[in-house]
Amino acid sequence: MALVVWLLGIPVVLVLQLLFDHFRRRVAISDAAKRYGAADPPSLPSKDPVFGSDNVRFMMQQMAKDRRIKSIYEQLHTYGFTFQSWPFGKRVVSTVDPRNIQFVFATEAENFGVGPQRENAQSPMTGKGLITSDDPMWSKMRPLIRPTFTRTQINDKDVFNVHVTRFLNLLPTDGSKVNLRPLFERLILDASSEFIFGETFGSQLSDCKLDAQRFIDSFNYAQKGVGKRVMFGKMSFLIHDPKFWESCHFVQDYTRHHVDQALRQRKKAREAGLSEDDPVNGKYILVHELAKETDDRDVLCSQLLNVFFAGRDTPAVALTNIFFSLARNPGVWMKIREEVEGLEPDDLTFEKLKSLRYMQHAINEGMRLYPPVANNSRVCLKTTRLPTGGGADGRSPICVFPGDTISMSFFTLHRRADLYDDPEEFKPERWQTIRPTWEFLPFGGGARHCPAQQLALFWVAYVLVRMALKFKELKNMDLVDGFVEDLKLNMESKNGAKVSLVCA
Ligand code: HEM
Repeated sequence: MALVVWLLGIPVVLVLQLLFDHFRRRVAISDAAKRYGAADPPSLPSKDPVFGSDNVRFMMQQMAKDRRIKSIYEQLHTYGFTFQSWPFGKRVVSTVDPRNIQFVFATEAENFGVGPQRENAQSPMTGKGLITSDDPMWSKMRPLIRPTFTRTQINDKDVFNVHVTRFLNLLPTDGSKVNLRPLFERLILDASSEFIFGETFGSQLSDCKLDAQRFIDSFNYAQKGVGKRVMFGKMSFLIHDPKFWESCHFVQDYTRHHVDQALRQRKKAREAGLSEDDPVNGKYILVHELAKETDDRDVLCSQLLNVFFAGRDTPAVALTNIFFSLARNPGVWMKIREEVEGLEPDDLTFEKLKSLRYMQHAINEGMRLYPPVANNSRVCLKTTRLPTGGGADGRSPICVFPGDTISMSFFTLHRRADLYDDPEEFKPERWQTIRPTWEFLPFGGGARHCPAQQLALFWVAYVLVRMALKFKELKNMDLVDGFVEDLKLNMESKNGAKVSLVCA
């Protein structure tokens, strides 16, 4: 009986806490506005001003209709480029003002964090680590991870080339229809697993020993579950989803197996006389770099899964979204082919790829229209003021308090008509004259920007050029012309990139 009372009491206590929090915050906001000349931004209209239940319901419906990112875009265009809402009684300030974004990511980055939002939501899948946590964990791990991305990997195109050649061999060459999405997924899974664990999962091979498809499915399912948990926040306990937990366990077991293997390899290399700083088997591998700091298997697993979480699929999503646009713009494909004509796979160094201006512009344009990380957010850790967006004229600073979420839609930012001409059009040519900074953030910005940006761009460009060299025709074969979003944590084309390819 006592247990039942106790269990029933939990939701009541939580609701009371939310109510208390909510009213305390509203009073603090109005006090602060008076004291600091700050003002609230417009509010998202709601019939339930405390818990925003109608807005939460709307958000879930949009999610179910694959319109979540589109609906945020619509709200920002209807209520202003900065507005506030109260889902589950918590304050969310949504903004696509580059000044606010720069403030959150760079100017006062120390006053904003990810931990309150990500640790609880994501740690069942990856454990705590670089991307779930703030200081002190973050500042300890970030310097350890960065050098591995900038070392030989980017120039080590031979390693990547093996995976790309396997990928190219899997593509039909007779003009029949193929969805590039699952093939990109396997290509990037193989390349990133090799880079992170030192051994590829080999998912593109017909005799793939390990259960790679089950890993992909479990990873995708768990990632989607994490997205839901981020949205529900403290209310995540309401989500009943045994498959989420099952998927998390499978992903972790699979990773442990690879960590053990990498550690054995490293031990052998040390016994053979290699020093701590020498690459193992001629390669810099993330697990070996991290193993210099700790040989605690669980810590290693969590840190690696954190990086893997961020990088296992994002380049594949970027490629799919870019090819979605290319397939609908045959003229752009022709121009890319003209630019790469005469190049040999051996020529494709990091520097060479960077010098292919038109192709780089096409990549930028693809990432502008369909950024894989379409929405990003931070939780305020210390009371401060966003520079702009408050008051009737939208120019006053906005006070934000610990626990408030700042939500930034890169998808909308990249399509602001006052920042980009004809923003809905796919026009690589626009990049000849524009150099956006805080208006273009496919890799984030400030201290936590993507440490793998150059590696990821190298991979995307390398695949694009190899395909342009091999195929003279790229045609859209999707009966649905528009972009249907599939939002896990990344935003990808739900219908993939269905194309037909004709060999040159
Ligand atoms: C085209 C591909 C990619 C895109 C568009 C992308 C995008 C991003 C973005 C927007 C962030 C910032 C997240 C935030 O501010 O909260 C980020 C962070 C991160 N990315 Fe990437 N990424 C890509 C590829 C990769 C790859 C291949 C890896 C690893 C193999 C990776 C590892 C990371 C890590 C570890 C972070 C967290 C950094 C931190 O919190 O300090 N990313 N990425």
